[in-house]
Amino acid sequence: MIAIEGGPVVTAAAMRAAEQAHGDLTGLMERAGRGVGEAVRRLAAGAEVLVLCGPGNNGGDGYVAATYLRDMGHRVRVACTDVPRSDLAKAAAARWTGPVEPLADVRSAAILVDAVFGTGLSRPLDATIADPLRRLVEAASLAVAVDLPSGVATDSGALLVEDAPGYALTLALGALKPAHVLQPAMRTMGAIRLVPLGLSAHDLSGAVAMIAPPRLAAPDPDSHKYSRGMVAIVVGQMAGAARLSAEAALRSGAGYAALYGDASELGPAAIVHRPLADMASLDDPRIGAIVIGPGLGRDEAARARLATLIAADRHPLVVDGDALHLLDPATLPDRDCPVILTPHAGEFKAVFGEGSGSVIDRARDAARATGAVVVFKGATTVIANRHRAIVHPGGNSWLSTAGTGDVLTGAIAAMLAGEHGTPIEAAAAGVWLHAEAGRRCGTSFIADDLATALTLTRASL
Ligand SMILES: NC(=O)C1=CN([C@@H]2O[C@H](COP(=O)(O)OP(=O)(O)OC[C@H]3O[C@@H](n4cnc5c(N)ncnc54)[C@H](O)[C@@H]3O)[C@@H](O)[C@H]2O)[C@@H](O)CC1
Ligand SMILES: Nc1ncnc2c1ncn2[C@@H]1O[C@H](COP(=O)(O)OP(=O)(O)O)[C@@H](O)[C@H]1O
Ligand SMILES: [K+]
Repeated sequence: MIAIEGGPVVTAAAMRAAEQAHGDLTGLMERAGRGVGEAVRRLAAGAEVLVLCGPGNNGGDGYVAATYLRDMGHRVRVACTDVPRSDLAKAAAARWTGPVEPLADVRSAAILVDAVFGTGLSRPLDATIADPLRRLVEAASLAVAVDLPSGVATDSGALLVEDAPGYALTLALGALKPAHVLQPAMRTMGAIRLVPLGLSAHDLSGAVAMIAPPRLAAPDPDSHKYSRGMVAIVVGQMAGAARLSAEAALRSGAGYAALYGDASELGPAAIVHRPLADMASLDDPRIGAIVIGPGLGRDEAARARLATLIAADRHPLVVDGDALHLLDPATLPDRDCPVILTPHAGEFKAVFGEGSGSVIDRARDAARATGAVVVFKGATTVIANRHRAIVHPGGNSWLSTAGTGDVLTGAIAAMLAGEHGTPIEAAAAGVWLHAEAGRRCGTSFIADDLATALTLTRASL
């Protein structure tokens, strides 16, 4: 079992292709089953294990794991939902010489290993499987899912079972799948760990990866406030939102944050206040990123300001909040300067419509259509450009409080203005800092606390 930061996130079809490219399918199942067996043996501490096996290769992994546990002298029973149907599963089942109980009335055990369905689940579970599975998972003191909890759709993260039970541990085989990073599937999985199978990084190198902590250097010895990144924020109707973005930008490492417009003088004294007589005041060549949207309002003045910034194409832009409702996405592909869009689900729908597929698919489609970096915020946040996507699986649901999106916008703008990597890398760095600050804040914090926490979060890197 190893950690999963930065690793690929691979669809069921891509996983099958990587498995075929590897060639030694029996060897892969052996590693998978043994990896599960080793993990379960450590955690079971001698308690009886019940392995539930399905008809496909997920079931095959279960038979291998059960055989390994038995060979290690562990108490283990096997129950099945169906006879093995794939050749690999038949071969694995043939090596399990103990009894195989039918699922319906099998006695529960302290340790439950669910090897019923993995990436091959193709339809909702019948009650004949779902009911005993739920009973056995709930009766166990530790339930472990092999690859995925049975009942989870691999590529969408949807639940194909009612009242899905919760597992303590999910052992992803070979690579993470989308369901390991998407809700609602993720909330049923408990801790998620990877069992490496030796598949080549090349075969797995899909376009989607888990986020990893950014590498952010301290300012150069000869740095000055402008070289650290100057962030300009356009103020609209709700100045508090813009102030949160400005403070977050400074605490994420920007050297200078200026509010353009009437924001009153509240907030940290370090924030510079400038009038916004006309948009020409935003022509300052030292500006590294302009934020427009937090608290902007949706009136004609706001619309005109956004249109002017997009048409000017003078600075990298971070477009959030109200500005997303005013944005014509067709104006984006022609720009030279990078644009980062940070919609939550409602804003995403307003700009791009419903879309189809998972949030990963939808973010990628939006990025392809606009050429912008799209940060699709939510419980899972997806950062996508035309070529790839980075996924942050969330963590602290206390982030669901007003103003935390404004803080994120400021953090991303600081990374963009400070030139911390390419625009997608800068956006991912901002998402990581924001989520880590949220983790540090704990419970029932407010957006101001989150902005404050960015200083120590940045210091932790
Ligand atoms: N991709 C890889 O690199 C590896 C995959 N392995 C395992 O193989 C699994 C995928 O195996 P399979 O493709 O055989 O798929 P599964 O074992 O997940 O399930 C497929 C079987 O279940 C049946 N089925 C699907 N949905 C059903 C439903 N709702 N009710 C009843 N029956 C249903 C199908 O008809 C088929 O027989 C992975 O999750 C993983 O556990 C490992 O053995 C080793 C390596
Ligand atoms: N349930 C949740 N779990 C994890 N993160 C969340 C959750 N809900 C919201 N967030 C995060 O909090 C932020 C909220 O942003 P947004 O909806 O724009 O709020 P606001 O407009 O009030 O600033 C986003 O970064 C989002 O990813
Ligand atoms: K499973």
